[in-house]
Amino acid sequence: MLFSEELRAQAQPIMTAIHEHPFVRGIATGYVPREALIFYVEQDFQYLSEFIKIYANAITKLKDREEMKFFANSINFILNSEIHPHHVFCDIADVAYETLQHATPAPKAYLYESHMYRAADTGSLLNILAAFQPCPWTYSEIAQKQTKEHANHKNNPFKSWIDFYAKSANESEGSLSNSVFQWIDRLAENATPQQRQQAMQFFLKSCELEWQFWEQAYHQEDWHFKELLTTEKNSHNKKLSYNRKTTIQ
Ligand SMILES: Cc1ncc(C[n+]2csc(CCO)c2C)c(N)n1
Repeated sequence: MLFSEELRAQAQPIMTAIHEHPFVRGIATGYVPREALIFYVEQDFQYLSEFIKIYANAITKLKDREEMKFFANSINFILNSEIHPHHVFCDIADVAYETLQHATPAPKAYLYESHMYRAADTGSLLNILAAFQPCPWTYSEIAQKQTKEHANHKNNPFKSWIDFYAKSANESEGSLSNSVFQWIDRLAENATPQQRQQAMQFFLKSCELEWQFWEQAYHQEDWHFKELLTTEKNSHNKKLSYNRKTTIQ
């Protein structure tokens, strides 16, 4: 069994829980509470900014230009394309995107970011890829399943979100997710059982943290002593963020 198949097999219970999560089901059925959408975008904006920095840092560990290209393309994707799904959520919640870009990372987002920095700190490319991979993998699984269920019909306000992640999953043979799994397999061939075990743990924890990220947004789980942990600038913007773009009659 290829290592990437083992990773996916081990993560199956987590992937099932993600498919069944009320936030994710809400995307398929067309209704997610407004507060959950706002919290998600606020947290995801912060999370993706850290993601970019960690990818940039990973480039410093590489020698091969093709490998550098992969990380450079991923940074480009996050900066220029990944804002589209955020706009979909903002439009549905009727809130301006700019007002959601100043949040303090909530506990699970902070944990997920820290987990990725920890993977990067090991200096092992296998660990880094294993920790990053649940991010594109779980989203393409969600979008592909919901597309199969025909959840992306024209009356679903989340249609464009589903199509976006289904498209990035299908794009060319080397869809991002598949080519990274192949890369992981090449690296795993030369790894010891202990190194593979460590990479497996990074992968599974990131999968759990993907589930936690949906859960955190759905219940707006935040720091208990938020006032102490939030800067002036953040708390000011937080108040603005809940103003609707348009007035409800
Ligand atoms: C918590 C969280 N996890 C995954 C994604 C989706 N995503 C982020 S970057 C990227 C491609 C580059 O690896 C994809 C598919 C998200 N937005 N937020």
